Amino acid sequence: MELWKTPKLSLLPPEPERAQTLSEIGLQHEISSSLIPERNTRQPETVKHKNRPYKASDSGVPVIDLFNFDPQHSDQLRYELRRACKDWGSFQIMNHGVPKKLLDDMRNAGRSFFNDCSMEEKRKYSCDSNSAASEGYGSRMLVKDDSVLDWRDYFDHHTLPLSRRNPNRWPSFYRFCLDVMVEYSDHMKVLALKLLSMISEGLNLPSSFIEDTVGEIYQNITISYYPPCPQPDLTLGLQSHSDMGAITLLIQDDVEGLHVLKDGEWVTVQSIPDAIVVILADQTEIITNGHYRSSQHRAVTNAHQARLSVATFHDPAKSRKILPAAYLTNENCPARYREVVYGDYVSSWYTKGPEGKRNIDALLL
Ligand SMILES: O=C(O)CCC(=O)C(=O)O
Ligand SMILES: [Fe+2]
Repeated sequence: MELWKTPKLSLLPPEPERAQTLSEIGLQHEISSSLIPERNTRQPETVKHKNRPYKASDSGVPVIDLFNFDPQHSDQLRYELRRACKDWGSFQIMNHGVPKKLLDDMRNAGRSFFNDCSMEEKRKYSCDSNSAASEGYGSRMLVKDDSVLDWRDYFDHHTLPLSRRNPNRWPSFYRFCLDVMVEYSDHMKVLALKLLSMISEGLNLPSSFIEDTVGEIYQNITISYYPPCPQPDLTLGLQSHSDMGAITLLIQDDVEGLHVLKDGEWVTVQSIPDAIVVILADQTEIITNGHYRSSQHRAVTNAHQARLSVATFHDPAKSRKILPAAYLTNENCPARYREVVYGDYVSSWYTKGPEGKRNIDALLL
């Protein structure tokens, strides 16, 4: 019996686009096949392809101690960041200066939205599904109709610049913990800029080089919720992609599921409670002329536990022109990417879909 193809209306999900609803319906039925809709089904090779778990040895995603940016450790730090940016494009940081309690408060705010609010309440915050990156509660990253759907729901908050921030669009219980969102946004911006400055220095660029090229920071905070999936081998929580902006700072809970691609293999990012995962995004790859690569990553699901992550994206303004640093190009090492207006990059990303690094690859000269 195939749950998702039977005409029995009582079994059909009332709102098929919400992963959480699909999860609740699918897990209620002990049926051996087709527990998830075709729209969410991927080829098994896509899901499991060359996956290997993290190893405690040096072959895992680097974990870098920032020593709270103590100047005594600056040289060592620049070196470690440079290595991680070149070899991986993603890494975890410890002793970053963001209080552990704030990270927990943020995770709890996310959990209370997805676990404690009824679907009816959640739907009051639904984003506009016809517009890319619209603020609020949603499920699909793409506006396209024919793409395979991710097994993920999310809440996207527009947090910076302040002119975009409208807490009235955020869940009403945030009124009581609005300061958590605000404090988190501030901490993440400060941390992102400190990292961008050390990352610039690692390439002998002036420390404010990437920040100056990116200009005013546009920050979004997206809480992703991946409900348990009855057939995790046939879905992805989030398809393979690289982030489109400059730098992403991500926290996850104790359920692992984030994979980064390294030398053709998917490597699980180990869950470390007070670590922050740093993911270099496409504009940083362009600005550094490919010296630092944006990290290709994806999220997988599992059959038993919901997973929550909070990603804070730091992007240029849509009107900003992004191009490889003149410091890093010369006759022997010409620019590898075409100049792009960031808004055009975003439109193309949403129109074509991410699929690995196809959007940045389209700019290669
Ligand atoms: O949930 C995760 O771990 C990944 C989220 C992510 O990559 C994104 O939102 O762009
Ligand atoms: Fe991402």
